[in-house]
Amino acid sequence: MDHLLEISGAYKSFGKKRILENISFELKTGDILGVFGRNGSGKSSLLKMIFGTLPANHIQIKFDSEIIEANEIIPRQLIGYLPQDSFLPKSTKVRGIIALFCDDEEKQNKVFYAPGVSKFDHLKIGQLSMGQLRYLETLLVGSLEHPFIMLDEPFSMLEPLYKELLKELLRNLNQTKGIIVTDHYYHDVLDITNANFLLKDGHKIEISEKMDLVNNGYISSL
Ligand SMILES: Nc1ncnc2c1ncn2[C@@H]1O[C@H](COP(=O)(O)OP(=O)(O)OP(=O)(O)O)[C@@H](O)[C@H]1O
Repeated sequence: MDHLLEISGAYKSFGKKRILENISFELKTGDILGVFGRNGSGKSSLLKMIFGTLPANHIQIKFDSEIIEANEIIPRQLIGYLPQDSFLPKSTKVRGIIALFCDDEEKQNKVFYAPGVSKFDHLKIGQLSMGQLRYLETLLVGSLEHPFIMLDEPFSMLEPLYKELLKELLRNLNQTKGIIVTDHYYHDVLDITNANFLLKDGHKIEISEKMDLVNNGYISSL
């Protein structure tokens, strides 16, 4: 079943510092939306406001045309979220985490048997390399049944082979989900997205081709 997520009028200030001004967009099942922006432009803040873990000055969220309070997003399991910082307990084994995260055997097997996981499934979380950890975390968030997922820097620290695996995973996941990805690895993001925007000076700028990233000062050249 297809779903529609509509975000409108997202505003955020920290004290007198205005971070986001009237950001609106929509995402439906099948979409992969890329969100770009220089350091400090408000990408993570926007995702946290949608997820309900950062209070917004204003935001309206609609799921399938129904207005949803941000604090309903987690309990109603509408959006899965990969935060920028690692969220898994370091002393637990990878196998244990997979069992904890995935509530049935089929879902567990999807993560266990995802390419590359057998290399580290016997280790503890704290023994993983940064790239292995990021890959595992994204697999776990992707295994959720939530109709939408938001991924904050999923490509960070990933070696090229894992990046390709992750892109393949996201290209499959969007058959049943809408996905938001924010990452500075813009080549990887642009490889998989069907729509993109840039946050600049608090505003949203549509990005339809790589050159728009140059023209709007996110990168200096192609
Ligand atoms: N809790 C906070 N209190 C005060 N200022 C904050 C807080 N969280 C974020 N900021 C500020 O808000 C701005 C946007 O931060 P945010 O983390 O959303 O940016 P970002 O685009 O995700 O950056 P990056 O690419 O570096 O991850 C930054 O100037 C940051 O310093």
